[in-house]
Amino acid sequence: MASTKNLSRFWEWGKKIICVGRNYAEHAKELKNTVPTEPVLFLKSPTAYVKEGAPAVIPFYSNNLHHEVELGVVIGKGGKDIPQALAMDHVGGYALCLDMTARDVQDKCKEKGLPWTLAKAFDTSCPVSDFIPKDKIQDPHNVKIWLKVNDSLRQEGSTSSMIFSIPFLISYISKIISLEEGDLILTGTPKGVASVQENDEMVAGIDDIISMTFKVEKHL
Ligand SMILES: O=C([O-])CC(=O)C(=O)O
Ligand SMILES: [Mg+2]
Repeated sequence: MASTKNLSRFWEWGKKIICVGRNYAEHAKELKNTVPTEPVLFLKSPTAYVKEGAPAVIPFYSNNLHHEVELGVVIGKGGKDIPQALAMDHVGGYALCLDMTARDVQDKCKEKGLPWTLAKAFDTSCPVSDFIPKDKIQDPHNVKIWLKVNDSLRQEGSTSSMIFSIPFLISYISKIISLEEGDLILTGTPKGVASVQENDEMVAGIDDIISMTFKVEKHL
């Protein structure tokens, strides 16, 4: 069974990181984007992973690094063209994730119609928690994800506000990109994204199920 698989080192396997953008209406609106009628997808590099103990680094070409706290879904069983009704069988567990975003770079990419790779996929752009076994989160569409910077609450949102559900996303993505064991899907961020500075401390959590701490460092 997928749920009993040991995926505790999923972040070391170098598998895909597939991100969903604008999956919370309030976040789409705060950045003056329209609320999507189809999922917005982009990828992060496998070298984006960073675990607690190592810093999230501001890329040298950005002056505005934003935090985005997100629920991550770890794929336990791969597949292609996965029907929605079977999608949850492909979930091996979860992880709390930060989709660190060079917002100034993303704004320029949007203006010029260029892809978001420089804004989203750089090394250390995906801080992740320890693996959360599937049975630790009974209903992934009803947990609160939150993030504090230097003890001040910046983001707090319920996954019940996701526009596209996890089964919908797994089915949709798997029609385009085959999913493999160890792949990670970032399901989008609630409102409250904002800048972090060198030496800031980000603490994020899912209810009282898990929390994690990352320091921000400036690229030298
Ligand atoms: O950069 C953005 O606003 C899109 C995104 O990743 C999100 O909504 O989580
Ligand atoms: Mg995001």
